[in-house]
Amino acid sequence: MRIDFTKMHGLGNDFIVLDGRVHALPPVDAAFASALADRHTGIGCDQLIVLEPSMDADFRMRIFNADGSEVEACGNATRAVGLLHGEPARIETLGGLVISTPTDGGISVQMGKPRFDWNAIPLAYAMDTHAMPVAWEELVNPIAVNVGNPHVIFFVADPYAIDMARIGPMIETDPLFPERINVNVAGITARDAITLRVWERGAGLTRACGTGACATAIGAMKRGLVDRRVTVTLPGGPLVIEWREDNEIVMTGPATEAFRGSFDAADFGAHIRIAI
Ligand SMILES: N[C@@H](CCC[C@H](N)C(=O)O)C(=O)O
Repeated sequence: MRIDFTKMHGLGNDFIVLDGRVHALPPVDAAFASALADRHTGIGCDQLIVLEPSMDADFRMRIFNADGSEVEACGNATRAVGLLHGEPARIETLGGLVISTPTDGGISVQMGKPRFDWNAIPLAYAMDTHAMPVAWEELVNPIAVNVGNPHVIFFVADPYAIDMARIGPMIETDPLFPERINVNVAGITARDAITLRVWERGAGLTRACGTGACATAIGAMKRGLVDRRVTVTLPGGPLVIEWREDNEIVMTGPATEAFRGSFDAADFGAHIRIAI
């Protein structure tokens, strides 16, 4: 069974997109997703994105991290599939409904409303998520925000001075976070500017994380460090994040189609049922 794919990225956070709205796909499970995502033996990506028909929206977007885990939200992939769709789209995700709109600056996405309760992050036990009384080495007193998926944010003087490859996985897998966590280290450079690096749950250090930019901007706004519209600059480039008066988060930035191709599903261990 041959499967068409589109390779896309948002600021270098890269995706394999499979469009199940137009082609039959084999069942996508963790093993198939991680085999495709492998950069040595697969096609390679940070996230596998699967589009399916939806009863409640224009289509459904499923998101698999490179380790195969299926998750609730992906900001950069939402812009990428928004570009692919070519017109405004209401997109169903495990994290809720998101709305993408093509704009002059790329694609704008209404990402939903942030959540701050400890059990909505989720954390393992009750805690003030605005200034968490926890530390991992020099990373102290983070804020936790759920923007469809879970994030913890540390404000530091220089995000590039943090050894994320070492400390990121320690925090990601700490028992405080029963569903693991995306780890953000951010520096405030002006009332409207943040520098950010993200260790992504299930994918590691990526060039950009859209939900990380949203969660970090909201965390900084909640602490009064920045205004309600801010540019978040990641290693792959900038995103503009706005926290509207109606509590909706809006992310705007570019998306890119890199190339199209096809592969044989059996090469990646897809379990294809043959009807007889
Ligand atoms: N790269 C994404 C986030 C992908 C999911 C994340 N790793 C998670 O496990 O929640 C983005 O652009 O938001």
